[in-house]
Order: sequence, then C-alpha cells, then structure tokens
Amino acid sequence: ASPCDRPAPPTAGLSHDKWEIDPAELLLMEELGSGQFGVVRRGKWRGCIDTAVKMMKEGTMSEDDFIEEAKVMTKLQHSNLVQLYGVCSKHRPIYIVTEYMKHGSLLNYLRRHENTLGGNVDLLLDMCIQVCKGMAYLERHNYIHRDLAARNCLVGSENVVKVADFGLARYVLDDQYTSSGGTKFPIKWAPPEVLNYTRFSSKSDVWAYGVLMWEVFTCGKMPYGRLKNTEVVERVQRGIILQRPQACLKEVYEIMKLCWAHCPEDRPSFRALKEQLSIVGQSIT
Ligand SMILES: CN1CCN(C(=O)c2ccc(Nc3nc(-c4cccc(NC(=O)c5ccc(C(C)(C)C)cc5)c4)cn4ccnc34)cc2)CC1
Repeated sequence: ASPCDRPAPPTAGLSHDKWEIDPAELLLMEELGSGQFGVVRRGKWRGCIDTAVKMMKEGTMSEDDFIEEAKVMTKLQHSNLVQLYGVCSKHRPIYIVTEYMKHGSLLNYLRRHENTLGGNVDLLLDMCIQVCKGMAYLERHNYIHRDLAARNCLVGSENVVKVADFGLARYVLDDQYTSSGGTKFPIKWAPPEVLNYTRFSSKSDVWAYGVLMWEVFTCGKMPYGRLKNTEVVERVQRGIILQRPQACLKEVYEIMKLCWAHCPEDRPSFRALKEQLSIVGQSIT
C-alpha cells in the first residue's frame, strides 16, 4: 500500500531521531497565519500527510531546549491533542510539524459561526468536553499547558476540537509574554497564584479552562470585555468572577465556577470535570 493509505505515523517514523523530520519530505503550501513567533504554513509530508508547519522566527524561542522537549511532546498522543509529528532542527528557522486542523483556531471558529453555534448548547458543551478530555490526558501525564485558551485550541472536521501548543509557552523568549507584568501575558486566563507568584500547575490550567468554557458559551467574546489588565488583576484578587453567559445552562455555570476557586487545591481536576460535564451532557441530549 502507498504511504498515503497508512494512517500518519505519530512521529517521523524510521529516522534514527524519530522526532527529526527531513525537510525534503515536506511540501510547503499556503500560509495559515502568523504570530509573535513566525509564520505557520500548511504542508504535505511524504506527499500526502496534511500538516501545519510553524517556522519559528529566530530569537523568539530557546530552540535547543525546545528541541530536547520535542522528544517528550511527540510521545503525548490523544485524539483531543494536536499531534506533534516532529521538528526540522538541522536548519534555521526550525520547523515544528504537527497534524493539520482545517478549521483553524477555536476562537475564530466560535466567532465565525456564532449564529449557528449560539443556540446549539449541546455542541458548545461537547466542544468543552473534548478540550477537557485532552487536558485530562495531559494532567494524567503531569504535563502543564501554561497557555490554555480558545485561541490555542484548533477545530477539525465534524467539529473535532483539539488542544494545541501545550507546554510551548516555556520556550518563548519574549519576556513581555512570559512575565506576568508583561503586555502579552495572558492575564485574563490566569489564577491568583499565577498572577502573584507565576506558580503554574494543572490546577492553574483548570482555572484557564473555566475561562475557555466562558469563551465557548459566549461564542468567542473577550473575557472581562475591555477592562485593562490591571483592573482584571484587581477583580480576580478580590474574587470577582465572570458572569454566566446567556447561552450557558445554570448547571454548567456551577461547574465553570468550580474552576475559579481562589485556592488551586479547591479546584476540581480535569478528570473530575470530565465526569461532571459528561453527566450534564447526557442529561440534556
Ligand atoms: C474557512 N476558514 C478559512 C480561514 N481558515 C484558515 O485560514 C485556517 C485554516 C487552518 C488553520 N490551521 C492551523 N493553524 C495554526 C496556526 C495558524 C496561525 C497561528 C498559529 N499560532 C501558533 O502556532 C502559536 C500560537 C501561540 C503560541 C504560544 C507559544 C504563545 C502558546 C505558539 C504558537 C497557529 C496551527 N495549526 C496546527 C494545526 N492546524 C493549524 C489555520 C487557519 C480557517 C478556515
């Protein structure tokens, strides 16, 4: 059978460094977008495997540390995680090669389809449950995301939603992004212990997951509207939380609120969240 008939191998396959991809096997196609780190293009790997290729602008990442970590990341495999196929690290810029998700970021998808998604509470809840499953897998492997938000999740065919860029935040060099006082730090997704001590954990990912649920049920609104970061920090420290979105069932909002317990140990695990959300999901379908 041709390589195209076989499912994409989770990593580069036979080469001795199985996480190393030969750029000669990549056909680069249209640009998908760009971020603070460089450009992302669609690609074909070995002639038929759809990929997204992040071309990391030099100076944006501690590359050697990331390449070391890529060996671990390629082993994280779950149907709700965007699979890292490998890296092209023998040239600069380095390429990060992942599976391709054809509908782009969850945030843009929610905003683009607000009219059809807005009334479909079942689908919105299902999207949250899919993200929760991916995060429960990372939690089980003691892997912290550090930047969970709708913008860092991706949508594929049949409303499949997957968590992307888990752990990548650790390798960003821009301290406007990495320090909690920086202009690019994701303040609106951060719990008190991250705002005060940058103390990341799976329970700080749970706080961010609560904000992601709020993003989903508002079809991509900006949390806390146009409030400045300093005003958001002040509210979060005082225990003021996001209000129930109109499309969000009361029992779903009760679960969302658990994610925003002031103390990390009072927040549920992703494993517990998955159980509770699935029970609500069954009761409304
Ligand atoms: C009909 N619509 C037309 C418009 N549209 C698209 O153009 C579109 C289609 C598919 C897309 N898919 C992907 N797009 C991306 C993508 C595109 C642009 C920017 C980014 N951003 C990143 O890769 C990125 C963002 C943040 C971070 C930190 C470290 C800060 C956490 C690191 C990396 C990703 C990554 N992917 C990984 C797998 N699939 C994709 C993206 C966009 C969506 C479909």
